[in-house]
Amino acid sequence: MTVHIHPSVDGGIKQGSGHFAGGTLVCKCSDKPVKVGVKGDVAHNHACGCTKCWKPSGATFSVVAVVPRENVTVLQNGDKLRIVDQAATIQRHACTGCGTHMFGRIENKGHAFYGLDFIHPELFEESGSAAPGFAAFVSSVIESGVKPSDMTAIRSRLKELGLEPYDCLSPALMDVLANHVATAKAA
Ligand SMILES: N[C@@H](CCC(=O)N[C@@H](CS)C(=O)NCC(=O)O)C(=O)O
Ligand SMILES: [Zn+2]
Ligand SMILES: [Zn+2]
Repeated sequence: MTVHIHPSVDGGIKQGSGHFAGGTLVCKCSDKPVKVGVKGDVAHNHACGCTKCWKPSGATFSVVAVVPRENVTVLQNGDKLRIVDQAATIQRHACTGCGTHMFGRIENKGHAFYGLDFIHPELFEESGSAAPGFAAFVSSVIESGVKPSDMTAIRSRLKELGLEPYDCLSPALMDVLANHVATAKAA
């Protein structure tokens, strides 16, 4: 079986330049594309198998990273953006023309990841942003229709690519979330 993870990683992980200064995210519309400016490089780039993160056509996983929210600016055709689910923790601002999620924002100031926006680096016009380093919510791809019997091959391929598979976030990020809860409880 040929395992397709995401077009940007299926040919091997392309490492970042290490000095990406930022760029412009562009949606898939041929007419009046939405453009979003991002200052600086991305962090915690990873493949996500959850049903909520945007994936390009045919992809099993999303590739998603974070940047400080103050580094994100809508540059063009922002009138086409709508929030996919107002009730979600991550409010994903999607293009109503093509469906591409341009950025996801956490508005809950009490959340551990408040202050970070979620973006899809493949939408950068420029190359060189930091590469994905792990795979999150891997088991969740079953919720999108992947057969449970394909999971062994999918996890093997992720490992081969250097994207260690986890069924929630990476241990480092889970520790950040748990410590945030512990600190809030102690206060
Ligand atoms: N199994 C669920 C997992 C969804 C989930 O928890 N996604 C994570 C990773 S993106 C999250 O933090 N979601 C918050 C949100 O979507 O607002 C699914 O696939 O829909
Ligand atoms: Zn669009
Ligand atoms: Zn996700």
